[in-house]
Amino acid sequence: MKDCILTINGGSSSIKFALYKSQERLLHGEIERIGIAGTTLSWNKTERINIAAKDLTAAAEYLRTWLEKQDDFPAVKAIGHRVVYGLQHTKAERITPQLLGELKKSSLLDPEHMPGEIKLIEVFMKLNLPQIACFDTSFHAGMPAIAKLLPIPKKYNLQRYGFHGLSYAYLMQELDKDAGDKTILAHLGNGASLAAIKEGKSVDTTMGFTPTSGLPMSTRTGDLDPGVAWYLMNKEELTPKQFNHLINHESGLLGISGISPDMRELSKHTEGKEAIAFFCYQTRKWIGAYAAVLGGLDTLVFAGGIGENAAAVREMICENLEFLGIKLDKDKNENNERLISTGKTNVYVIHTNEELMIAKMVSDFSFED
Ligand SMILES: Nc1ncnc2c1ncn2[C@@H]1O[C@H](COP(=O)(O)OP(=O)(O)O)[C@@H](O)[C@H]1O
Ligand SMILES: CC(=O)OP(=O)(O)O
Ligand SMILES: [Mg+2]
Repeated sequence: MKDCILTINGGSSSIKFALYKSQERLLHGEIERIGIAGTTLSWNKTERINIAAKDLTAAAEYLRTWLEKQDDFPAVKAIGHRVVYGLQHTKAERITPQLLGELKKSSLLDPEHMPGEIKLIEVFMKLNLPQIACFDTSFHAGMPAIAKLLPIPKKYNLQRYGFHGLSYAYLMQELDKDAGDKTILAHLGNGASLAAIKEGKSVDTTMGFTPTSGLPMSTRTGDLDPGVAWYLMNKEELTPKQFNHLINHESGLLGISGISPDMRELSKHTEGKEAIAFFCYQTRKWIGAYAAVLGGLDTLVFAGGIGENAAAVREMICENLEFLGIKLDKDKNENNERLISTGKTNVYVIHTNEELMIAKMVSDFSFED
């Protein structure tokens, strides 16, 4: 009986995958360092092999062939893909040639995620299984009109969308009754964003038209004075492509420190201090801004690779936030416990699970045809 769902979460240099039977995860893993030396495939946290994959297509093809050899693979009935940019789509959708064509047209909007995600859909199409697109943007589709505005002439027809929606949907589900009416979710990973949640619904989020905006990230700038674009394009004669590379791959924690995009590395070096301090300062500023949007704060959640593991970063972010009722318990914070606060505002650490959210979304479809 075919009763398993394969989930694919493609990033710019990694592909995360998992195989679910109902809520049970049978297999999970990741291909990392795609396109650079030392590409590896690891699974179930115990196994790791080196593989040859010069680009994302080669890595995806390797993964498809490898998955086909796994014991549980014949039970796969459908594949769910994380798709970062969903434009006006408000829920997960079956991938048809028409939807794929639409996604291809939106590639230019997010050159960091969309071309890779489209390639993954195409490579896995060869398995002849139904494929479902699960959009990061859907979670924010109901944001108030004012939070979707971009302050440029209306004729360009651009708006803010917001991302990390699969992670946020999982966190809200996991919080369940612990979520207060006024909640801030902080997804702090390679990409980082905050969402302001009022009575269970997203009312604002720091990423906007692209996932480059909002908080500073591993290699992305986050919000940047727009005048910098004009100045650098003239002074350094940067092309649009070079500028896009600068703001997405050379900036953020890597740009400020000059040594690494990874919080773990930065915390070992004195040159990393300024970048960490900037990341925490900006995150604290946005928490203050969203408390103003929400009219107070009941719940703050940390998630993502940084949010789940870096106690010192959480502590630094929460400095000076006593006025919002935020007070961390030092031991609980250092042990990455679920509830890490003692003040009136509850602060949680929750391991996010975008893959489980994708599997759940796919399981809502019927595949009779
Ligand atoms: N133990 C840790 N301490 C501090 N930072 C960590 C730790 N583990 C992971 N990270 C940070 O998390 C980031 C990856 O987060 P993750 O959510 O897995 O990203 P993504 O899914 O976007 O690839 C790394 O770049 C690193 O900065
Ligand atoms: C939307 C986004 O930035 O995703 P990631 O953090 O996986 O790059
Ligand atoms: Mg991620």
